[in-house]
Amino acid sequence: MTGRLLRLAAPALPRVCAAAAVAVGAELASIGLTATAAWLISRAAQQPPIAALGLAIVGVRALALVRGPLRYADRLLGHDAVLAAVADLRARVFAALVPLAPHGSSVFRGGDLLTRFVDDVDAVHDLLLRCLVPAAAAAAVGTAATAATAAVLPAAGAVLAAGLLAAAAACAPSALAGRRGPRRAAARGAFADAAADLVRGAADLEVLGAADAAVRRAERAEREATRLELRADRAAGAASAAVLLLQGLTAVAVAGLALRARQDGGLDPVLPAVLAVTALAAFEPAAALPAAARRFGELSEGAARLAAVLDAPAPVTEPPGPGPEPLGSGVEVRGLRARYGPGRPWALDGLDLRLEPGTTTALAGASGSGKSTLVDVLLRFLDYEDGSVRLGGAELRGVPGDRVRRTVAGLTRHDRLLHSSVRDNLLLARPEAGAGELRRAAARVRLLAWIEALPQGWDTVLGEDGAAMSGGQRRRLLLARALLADPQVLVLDEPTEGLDAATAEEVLGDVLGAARGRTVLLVSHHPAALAAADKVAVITEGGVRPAEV
Ligand SMILES: Nc1ncnc2c1ncn2[C@@H]1O[C@H](COP(=O)(O)OP(=O)(O)OP(=O)(O)O)[C@@H](O)[C@H]1O
Repeated sequence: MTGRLLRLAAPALPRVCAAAAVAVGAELASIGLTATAAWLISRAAQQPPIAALGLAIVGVRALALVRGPLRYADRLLGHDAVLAAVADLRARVFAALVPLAPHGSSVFRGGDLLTRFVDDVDAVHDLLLRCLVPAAAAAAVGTAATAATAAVLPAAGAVLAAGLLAAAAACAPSALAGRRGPRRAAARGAFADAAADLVRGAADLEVLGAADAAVRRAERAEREATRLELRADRAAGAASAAVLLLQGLTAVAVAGLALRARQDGGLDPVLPAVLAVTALAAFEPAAALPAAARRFGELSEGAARLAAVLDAPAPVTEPPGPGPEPLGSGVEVRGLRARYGPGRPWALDGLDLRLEPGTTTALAGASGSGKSTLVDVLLRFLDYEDGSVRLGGAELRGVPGDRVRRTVAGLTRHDRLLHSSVRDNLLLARPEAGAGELRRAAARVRLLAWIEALPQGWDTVLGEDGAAMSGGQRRRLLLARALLADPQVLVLDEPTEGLDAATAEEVLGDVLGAARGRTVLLVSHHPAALAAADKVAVITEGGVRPAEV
């Protein structure tokens, strides 16, 4: 699964490799500086002529000077490449989510989906910057330090290599703790869900007296998530301590070997200090490994969760090509069978219905008889398995969803208001609409006076999904948005829901007046809707055949 993450981040890899090369350069400059400075101090203690120190002094200065810019370049290059990769991946995940909505995305829970969209995408950032770059730097510096030490004193080189390998092995438990990520991710997802329920359902919970229980549930989820986090932190902490211990032991062992070699006369007296500090410095990049190992272990879970979103089956199969252009606004439904997933009961089982161009058809039927399902099929939110749906003569499954929704639009059960101004919410339907058109649409749904009386008028922000509005006002604003879209086939699913009888009648009269000449499907039981329609179809309770009444 981590391989999948790498493939997802593939476009950024060349630049990340460049950043890793610069990071290796910075670490090598750092260890070179430490070793040269140690040599300079030890040699200066012997009070040689100043000329004997000249090269080392220049070396110290040069390494100190290049180290800073290299570190800066490493951060700049790495973050630049990785942030671009993360932004690109987030856009791809979002693009994968769009065709899933509304029915395909409902298999993911809201809070959990947000965690995938934010945390799991950030995993790519961590894989590249916190795992691959530190691992490359540690490996390069370790190899270079071991080779240089072995060239001076082979036994010390062997000890340093063993110490570094042991430090790498000490990170394994941390990586394993990271691999237990599924439980942690599930606990975090459960907490995010509980928190989202608390915020969204605050009013209901308060009214039902269930707020305390919900808070306790969220607290339990938070405690479980924290407990699992702590356990993983302890493993990473133990690995850090082990690396630190190995660093000290290796440096002491290298120093001991070097001192013995010097006593035996086989080593320049200046070199034991150089070898000891080189051994210490060789472990510096390894200090980042425990955290990197833990994160690496966690990543496969994040990658799997992202893959679940990217590979989720779309509830609607799009045709391979652009398909035919619907010619006209007549709709003919024959023997339609549709359901919300394989093996699920049929939501529509053999429906026949004809919407004549330019007429209004009211659709009634018992709750659960499939009215909203028909709306979803007409808008290409749901595929149909059998039968045929022809829009302007074109079979619907052969026309891309976007093109269908340019012809068929309206008010559905999935519509939401955005946390944005009244004006922006209406402009979603037609961005080029002028102030006059907005006012006319608002007047038709009897909302104009209310909007203009608001403190900020058209600029009033409506809150999440119209939280600052009554249910009826919210419905009417959505209806105004549907009218502004002005599609050839206007589908209105329960447009008068939440309105009092008199307002419902007025609004319906005006809306149908404005939609004259369009093909309208009006899902409603309202007597005014049934009276105003050219035709009334009823989906009968046990059956599926619309009856003319
Ligand atoms: N998102 C969904 N996932 C699974 N099943 C669904 C979904 N939406 C509706 N159904 C099922 O499909 C069937 C038809 O539902 P639908 O909402 O189309 O009925 P309806 O006639 O619009 O009902 P109502 O008048 O109560 O809105 C019902 O059995 C319902 O349980």
